[in-house]
Amino acid sequence: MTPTNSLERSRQHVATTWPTSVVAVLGLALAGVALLNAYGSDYVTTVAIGVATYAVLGLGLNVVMGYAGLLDMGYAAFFAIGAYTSAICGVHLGLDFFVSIPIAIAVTGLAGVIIGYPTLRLRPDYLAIVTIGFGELVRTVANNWDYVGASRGLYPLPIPELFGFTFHSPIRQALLAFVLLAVAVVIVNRLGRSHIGRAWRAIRDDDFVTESVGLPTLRLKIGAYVAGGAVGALAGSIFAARSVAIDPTNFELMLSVQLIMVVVLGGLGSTVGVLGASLVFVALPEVLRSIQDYRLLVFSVAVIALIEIRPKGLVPERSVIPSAAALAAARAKTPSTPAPASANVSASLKAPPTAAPASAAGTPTTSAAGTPTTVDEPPLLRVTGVTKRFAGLVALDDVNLTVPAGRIVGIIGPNGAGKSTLVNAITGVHRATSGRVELRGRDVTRLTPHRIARLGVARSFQSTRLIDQMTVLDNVTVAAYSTADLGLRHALFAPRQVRRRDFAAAVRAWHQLDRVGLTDAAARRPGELSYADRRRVELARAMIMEPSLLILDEPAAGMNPAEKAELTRLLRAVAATGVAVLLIEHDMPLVTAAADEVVVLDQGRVLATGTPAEVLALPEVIEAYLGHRTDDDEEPQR
Ligand SMILES: Nc1ncnc2c1ncn2[C@@H]1O[C@H](COP(=O)(O)OP(=O)(O)OP(=O)(O)O)[C@@H](O)[C@H]1O
Repeated sequence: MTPTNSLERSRQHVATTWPTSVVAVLGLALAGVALLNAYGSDYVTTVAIGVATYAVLGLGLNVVMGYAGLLDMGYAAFFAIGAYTSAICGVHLGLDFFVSIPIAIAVTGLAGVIIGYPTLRLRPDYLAIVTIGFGELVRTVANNWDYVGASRGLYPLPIPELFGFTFHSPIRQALLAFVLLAVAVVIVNRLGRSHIGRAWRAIRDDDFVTESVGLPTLRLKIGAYVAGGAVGALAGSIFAARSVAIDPTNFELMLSVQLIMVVVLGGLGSTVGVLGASLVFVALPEVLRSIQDYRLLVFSVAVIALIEIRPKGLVPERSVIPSAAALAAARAKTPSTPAPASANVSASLKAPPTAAPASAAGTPTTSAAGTPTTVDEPPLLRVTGVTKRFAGLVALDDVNLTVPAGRIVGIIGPNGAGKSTLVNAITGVHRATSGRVELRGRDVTRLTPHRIARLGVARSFQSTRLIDQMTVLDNVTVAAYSTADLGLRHALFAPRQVRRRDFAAAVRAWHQLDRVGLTDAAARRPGELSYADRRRVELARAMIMEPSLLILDEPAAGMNPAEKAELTRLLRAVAATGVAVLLIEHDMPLVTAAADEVVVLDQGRVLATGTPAEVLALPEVIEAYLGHRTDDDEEPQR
């Protein structure tokens, strides 16, 4: 069996435990209504509608907060906009309830874009404050706007009707609420299980890394905010459908706080958890009505007990990747793994668009394939006169550098020389104060990190940055999405296609892990790996992006000599496919063995450029760099 088949099987096994099929979820909802009809009183049915409304709200907030990690303290605003829009459609415009639902969703989505675009760039604490303001703003507008009845509220709301079937009784309203809850479950699960859901989780856990692997984090955050808001609008419509009147007291700040508790206590990102927590939050106080005086006390104790007993939530989020056992089984069933790391590099790294490497100096050169090439094509990377100042400190001072395709250029220099700042200026993390960075002649100086990544620049970090909440396999898989279509439409309406593509991404990640010898660790968390292995995962993550420029910041740190030799072979093999490599390294033997050219930085300036042998023989380099050795460095280098 090929790795593809075994992985796909293990993923399908996991998939069966997650209900995204409309029929299955709708069936469960209808069964619930049938039970209520058979055994529930009007009172119980009304409580059940409250649970369903809360659950839809919780599911919507789960997209925003559970999936994407955005602390929205004013989520009740979406509920209010949805409910008021639905009510206005019925009371003032005479529109049918079922026509009002898409209008409510559209209006709420628009509000989400308008509020989300400027605010989702903010730090999480500021985001919390702004969203509180948004929630209060919506409530205050409703409280003072005569058109919606101001503080008196809007009434009487028409009873929904569909082809003559009126939703006037509690059980019929329960039918409507449960069906809409089923719709929300399907939407939220499909989003959560798609590549977008995984990208959201990556943002939640480390948005800096997510951006650096080519995912448009701002757009994805806005997507989560709007999608979550739209689900909140659905809850608003349910609320309007079962109410005689709505007024601003229905949408107070406390509701937003309670919903956050539902999502956190249910289990961030967990659909089943949110459903369970909604039941606890709405039904438990009703059950405790008989002990009126102690009701809140008992409820509070129950909530504290829940936090103590299940700190990750009632039903913690389940991984939607193969389990460790499934992966191990997949590996065991794979009779022949692909060829060892260094041998199959060229199979999956695409050749860069430039047919052959151009020389840094502009003179004729020889491509990795040995074909002579001419000078006119721009080098893959050209850094011209880049200066970066941090307040009064000049971290980079008029740096010039070129890296042709298929070449490995090493950057060396003492601590504080500006090496990492240079990487950050090239990758868009820091904007150069002056100067220009070009990729194949295109000016990328002012582009965001994800755009630069999408142009074929992959990097590793000086201190490894992996997403510890995700498995090793998922850490690599996420970077494969840098070339994926991240529109919501596919995730919602073509779940099978999305799943197939996801299988393909996971299999590519599997192969990349094989290249660095880490398939055994695929289902483990990065925190369980050695430092050297974490570096390898970063390398696999960079390579799955099929870069044309690979930037590695001290990739050999923590590796033993054999691992360094393997890394050198891997880098040479990668460069042989036409990839330009920028190698920041303190390890001189490795730089000497791997690099075609070395650039020495000192105090932000280029001190020398040449072959490793030339550069390391220069007295000023020995003085500036080797003279400043730290205890961490290698033995004295020649
Ligand atoms: N975000 C920042 N704000 C202020 N100063 C910074 C920032 N980043 C780097 N610097 C400063 O810029 C200078 C260059 O730092 P940089 O990290 O680029 O050096 P380096 O060559 O990578 O050093 P090392 O080998 O120790 O990582 C240092 O003086 C550092 O303190």
